[in-house]
Amino acid sequence: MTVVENWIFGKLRATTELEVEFSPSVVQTLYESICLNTNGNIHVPKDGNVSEVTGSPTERAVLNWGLKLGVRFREVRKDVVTIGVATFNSTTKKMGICIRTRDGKTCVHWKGAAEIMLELCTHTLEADGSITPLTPDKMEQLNATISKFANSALRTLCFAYRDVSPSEVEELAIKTTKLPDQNLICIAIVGIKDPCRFGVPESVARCQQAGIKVRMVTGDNLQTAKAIAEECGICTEGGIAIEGKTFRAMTIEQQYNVIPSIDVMARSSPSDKHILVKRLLERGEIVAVTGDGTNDAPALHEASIGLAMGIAGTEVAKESSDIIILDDNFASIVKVVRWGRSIYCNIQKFIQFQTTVNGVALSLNFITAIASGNAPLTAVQLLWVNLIMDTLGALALATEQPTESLMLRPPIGVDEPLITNIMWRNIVGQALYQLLLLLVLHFKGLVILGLNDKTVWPGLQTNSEKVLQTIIFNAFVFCQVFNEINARKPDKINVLTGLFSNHLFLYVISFTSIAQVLIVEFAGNFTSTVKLDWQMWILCLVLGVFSMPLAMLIKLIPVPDAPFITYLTPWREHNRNLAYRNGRKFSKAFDEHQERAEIPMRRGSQFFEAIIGNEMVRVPIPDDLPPLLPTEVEPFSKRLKYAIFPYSHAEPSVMSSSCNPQANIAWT
Ligand SMILES: Nc1ncnc2c1ncn2[C@@H]1O[C@H](COP(=O)(O)OP(=O)(O)OP(=O)(O)O)[C@@H](O)[C@H]1O
Ligand SMILES: [Ca+2]
Repeated sequence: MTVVENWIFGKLRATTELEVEFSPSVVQTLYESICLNTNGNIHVPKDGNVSEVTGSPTERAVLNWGLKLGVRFREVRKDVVTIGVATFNSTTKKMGICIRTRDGKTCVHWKGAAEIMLELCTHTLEADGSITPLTPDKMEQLNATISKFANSALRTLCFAYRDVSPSEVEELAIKTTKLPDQNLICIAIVGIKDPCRFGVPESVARCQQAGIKVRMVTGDNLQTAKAIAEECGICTEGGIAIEGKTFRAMTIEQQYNVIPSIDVMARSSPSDKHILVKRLLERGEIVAVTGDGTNDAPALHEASIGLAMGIAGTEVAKESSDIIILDDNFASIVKVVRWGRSIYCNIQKFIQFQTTVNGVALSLNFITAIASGNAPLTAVQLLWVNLIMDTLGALALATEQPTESLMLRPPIGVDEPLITNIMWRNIVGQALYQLLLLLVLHFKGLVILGLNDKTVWPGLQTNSEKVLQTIIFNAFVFCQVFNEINARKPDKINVLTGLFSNHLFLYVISFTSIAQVLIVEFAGNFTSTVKLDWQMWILCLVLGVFSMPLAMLIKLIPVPDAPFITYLTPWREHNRNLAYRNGRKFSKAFDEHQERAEIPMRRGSQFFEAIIGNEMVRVPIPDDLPPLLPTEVEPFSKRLKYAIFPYSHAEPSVMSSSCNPQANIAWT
C-alpha cells in the first residue's frame, strides 16, 4: 500500500513534497500526527541503508509517506509524553492518541476512515496555521475529495487533532475515559493505493466459472470497495454493494432476501462479516472465508472453510482458520478448490469401481452357491481380487491429477449423495454384464466352450471343470482391469484422456495384468487354477475388453437429475421444506420473544436437529436465542445435549412426530 494522493492544509496534490511556504507549526502538527498516532515503527539503519518500516499495511503506507515528506521520526517522538491511547478498532475504524508535547501543550490526534472522521471535525487547519470553520460548503468540497479518491479505488484516511483542556486531561487521568473525539480539526486526507494483486481478476473469474460466488466484505468505504471490486471482476450483473450498517439494520428475513445479490459489503464491522457467513450457512450454503486480520477471526471460525493469510495474517486469524495460505495469494484458493474437487471425484471413481467388483463377486458366489452348491471364486482368488480393488484400485484411481473440467462445473451440494445417478447407472450396467457373463460361464460354460476332458483331479473336479473355473476367475479379473479404466471418467464417453500421463495408473494396470498371468500359469496349486491355452487367454481378454465399449453404451442412457434416493423416499424433500419453514417460524418466535419454541438443541451449534418421520433435519437457530436452559436443568447442564421447549404455534405435523410432549429434556 502506498499513499498516492493527499489533501493537506487546504490543498489537493498528488505529490508527496511539502511546499516550503507552510508555517512550521502546521507542518509540525502533521508530523506529530504521522509519527505518534501509529502502531508501526521506523528503523533507520546507521549505515545509511533504506529505512525499514513495520506495522499493518495501512500504517506502513502512512509511515512511508512520512518518510518521503522528510519527517525525522526520532526527533518528533523525543520528549513527548503519552497520556492516553485508543488503539485501532475495526468497529469504529479509527485510532487516537493523547500527548503532551515538549512545549507543554496537550492535544489529541486521531486518524481513521475519512468520512467517519470528517463527521467529527468542526474546523480545518490551513497552510498559514489558521484554523477555519468547516462550513457546509467546505464539507461538501471535502466529501467530494474523498469520493474522488475512493472512486479511484483508494483507501481514504483522515488525520485530525485538537488541543485538550486541562480539565479534560484530569478527567482522562482519573476515570481513564475514552479520548475526546469531538470538535476536531481536520489536518489532512490521504488516498492510499492497494493495487489489485497480480492474477486476482483471473482467479476470481475462474472461481465464478466453477460456480463459486465471490463476495468482497471489507472495512473500506463503499465507493473504494466498489472500485476495487470492479477492478477484480467481483461485481456481477444484478449484484449490489451494501454498507455494513444497512445490512445490520435489516431483519433476519430481509437479510435472507438480500444476501444472494450482495457482491460487496463495505464499511463492515467484524460482526457484519460474521453475520453474513452465518446467514449463508443457514441457507444451506458452503462458505469459504479468507481473511488476515483479527477482525476476520469470527467469520473465519464460523465459515465451513476458513482460509487465513500466512504472511500478512495475524496469529488470531490463523488460529481461527482451517487452512493457511502460505503465499497470501488469492490464486491459491483456486488451487484449494481444484484439489478439493479432485479428491472428491477420485473417491467417487474408487467407490464406483469397488462397488461394482464387490457386487459382482458377492452376487456370483451367492447365486452359484445356492443354485449349484459350489462357488466358482475360491477364498484365495477373492483375496487377490480384494487386493486389486482395494490397494491397487486406490493407488490407481485416487492419484488422478485434477483436470480443468473440474473447474467448469458447479459445486456439489452438501446433501447430494456421494454415489450419483450417473455412478449408479455405471455400476448397475457393468455389474449386470459381468454377473450375467460369469453365470452363463458357470452354468453353461462346459457346453459353450466345448470342454469335455473328464480326467478327474484329486479334488474330485474334472479337468474341464477346473479349466472353466480358471476362465471364470480370469475373465472376472480382466473385467476389473478394464473397468478400472472405465472408472476414470464416470461421466465421459472417452475414458482414455490423460491416461498416458498418469504413470501410476498405468503401472497398476500393468502390474495387475502381469501378476494375473503369473498367478494362473505358475501358482495353480495355491490359487486352485490350471494353465490355460492361448485361445482361452484371448477369450478372457476379449470378455474383459468388452466392458469398455459396453461402458460407452451404458453412458448413453440418460439419468434424471434428482438423486434416485429421492424417488425411493418422496417424503424426504417434503419434510425438509416443512422443517425449513418451521425453522423460520421458530426464529420468528424467538425474535419476538413471544413464545418459547420446542427445539431439540445441540449446544453450541448453528442448527438444531429435529426428527421428523424417520428423518433427521437441520434447521437454523436464530442468533439471539434467549437463555436456553430452564433453571431446573441448570445443575445438569453439562450433560444436556437436547433441550426441548414447549411451543404452541408450530405445525402439529412436525411436533407430534418429533417430540414426546411429556419430555422436556432428552438425555444422551
Ligand atoms: N491503522 C489505521 N489507522 C486508522 N484507520 C485505519 C487503519 N487501518 C485501517 N483504517 C481504516 O479502517 C478501514 C478498514 O477497516 P477494517 O480494518 O475493519 O477493514 P478490513 O477490510 O479488515 O481492512 P484490511 O484490508 O486492512 O484488512 C480502512 O478503510 C481505513 O479507513
Ligand atoms: Ca482485515
